[in-house]
Amino acid sequence: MGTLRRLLQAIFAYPRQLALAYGAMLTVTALNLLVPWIVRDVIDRGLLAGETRVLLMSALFILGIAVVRSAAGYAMMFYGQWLSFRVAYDLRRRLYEHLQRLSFDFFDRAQTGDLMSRLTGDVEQTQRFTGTGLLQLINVAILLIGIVVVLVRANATLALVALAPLPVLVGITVRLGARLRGMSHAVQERLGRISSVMQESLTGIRVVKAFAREPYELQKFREQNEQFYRQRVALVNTWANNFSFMSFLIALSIGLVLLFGGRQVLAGTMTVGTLFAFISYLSQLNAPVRQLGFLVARAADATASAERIFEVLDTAPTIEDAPDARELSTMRGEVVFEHVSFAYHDGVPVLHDVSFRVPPGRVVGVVGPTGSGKSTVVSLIPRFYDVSAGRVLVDGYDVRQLKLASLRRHIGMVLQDSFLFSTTVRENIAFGRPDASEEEIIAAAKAAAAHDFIMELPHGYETVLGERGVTLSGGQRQRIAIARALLQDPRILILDDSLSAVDTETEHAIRQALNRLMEGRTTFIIAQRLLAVQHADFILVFDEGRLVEQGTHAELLAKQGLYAHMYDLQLRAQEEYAALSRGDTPKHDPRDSFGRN
Ligand SMILES: Nc1ncnc2c1ncn2[C@@H]1O[C@H](COP(=O)(O)OP(=O)(O)OP(=O)(O)O)[C@@H](O)[C@H]1O
Repeated sequence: MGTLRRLLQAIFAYPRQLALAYGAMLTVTALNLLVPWIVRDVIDRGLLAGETRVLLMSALFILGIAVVRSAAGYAMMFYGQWLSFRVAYDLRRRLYEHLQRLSFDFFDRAQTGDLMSRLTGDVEQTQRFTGTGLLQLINVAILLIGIVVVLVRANATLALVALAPLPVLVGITVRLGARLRGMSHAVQERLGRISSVMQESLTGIRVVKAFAREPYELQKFREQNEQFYRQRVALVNTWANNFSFMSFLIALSIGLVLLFGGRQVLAGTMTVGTLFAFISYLSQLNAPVRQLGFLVARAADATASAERIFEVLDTAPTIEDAPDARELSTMRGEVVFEHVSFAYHDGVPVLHDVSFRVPPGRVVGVVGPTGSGKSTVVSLIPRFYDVSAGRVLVDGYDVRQLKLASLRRHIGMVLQDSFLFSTTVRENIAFGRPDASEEEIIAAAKAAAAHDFIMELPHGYETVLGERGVTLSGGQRQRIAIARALLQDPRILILDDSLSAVDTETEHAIRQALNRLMEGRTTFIIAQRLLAVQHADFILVFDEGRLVEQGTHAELLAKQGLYAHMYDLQLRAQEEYAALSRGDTPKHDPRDSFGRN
């Protein structure tokens, strides 16, 4: 009921259009109720009593009714549809705006395909009902009530007979609604799953093809599609069954009226006109009542879909500005971790009691075996997630006390997998600062060693990149992402394994440029290759979520700990490679290169 109420609230946001649509509908219904009454007069007073004036007046009256009814019919259709589209527009907008506000942890769990399906399919389902569907449903209800009133007033006993099947009709409708709603919810959930399967296999199409797993992906899709089809058929079967039964109830009603009313006419206790009016009214119910099953199914679809929409809308962002959050207009770039522990939504601890301090403008290397928590550590600085315990401080402020937008404005990030938008190179670079000048964009591209290859693209900076920037190589994409981060002129620069996708020569060129650019910025460099961080001011070494060592390259080597060991392995691998390419036999047992101790 809550869902339906909220859906109605969305419609009540437009009282003028609502009044016009429902006013028009009431007019149409009232006029429809008048017609059999006029025909009754035509029969009883015109035809049977031979008054031609009644015939003429009635004809004119019915014509007048037809004119007004078509005008009202237009208003009802137009504003009904208008409400449908407007409410859908609002829901889509609210949903999308809310998705933009939701935090990383929501997207870690959500499936893109399912979200897409909520944004499109579910909004569509509610759209079909909120305007015209609901209007028709209420129309049927009013018509039913109107007919009951008119019939009871005309002939109470016959009305009782004629309307005897009515409670059954209402009972069936209510039960049908409840049943269909559950089924509709399952159908929409299934549609969400189909979208997820499709989205994932299309996004990962290169992997699918590389492993020749098309049959498996097809099978996965086929199963979901098949289930969806079956659920839909079951749903239609449920309401179509009721649909026939409702028609049967109306026919039964007409039969009863003919049987009992006919006798009353023969006995002279009722006029032919009244009998005709009775049958007319009941026939008028035929089409709407047959529609009832369909409309109730629509209502069920709509509420089930609205539930899925409200479910997202009711998810509160976990990361939001505190009410008294501070705006950080300038940043020095000091980063402090105080006893930070952290777990993702699954609750598995990923960081344990991590403490370090980076003074402004320093270059920090972050190293450690894969999965040791390096990316997680840096993701806490722009507050992608909140710590489970401890504090992350930027310029002395707990990041939870700062306005998110102002905090993130001063932080430039280049992630492992750089996402580029399917727009021009220029817009991709200027993503964080759409107002940047031509010179600034080119300067950033030059600093990221991207300018030269951009100039070789068919339209230079105006070249439109394909989806996910497929027309570029991994290294080229990475360099555009670096330019994008640099253009933001951040106080804190985070490079998460950003140089792994470029060759050594390009890496050298970028590093030279970065050396200049890193001046005055606090820079975190996450790297697999230790060579990439050996000139850092200091290096943080992580292992299994703990900060196990920190110091300069020389200090860490002297410590003979994890860092020295990792360095030794990498250097040794290089030496061996060089030796092998010279044709020497390896100095060390190559098995040493695997495993840490
Ligand atoms: N979004 C997430 N949700 C749940 N767990 C996650 C998430 N991201 C990472 N993890 C887990 O947290 C741990 C640390 O991952 P993290 O990516 O920080 O390591 P890393 O040192 O950066 O690894 P790599 O060098 O391979 O990038 C891993 O066990 C990983 O499975």
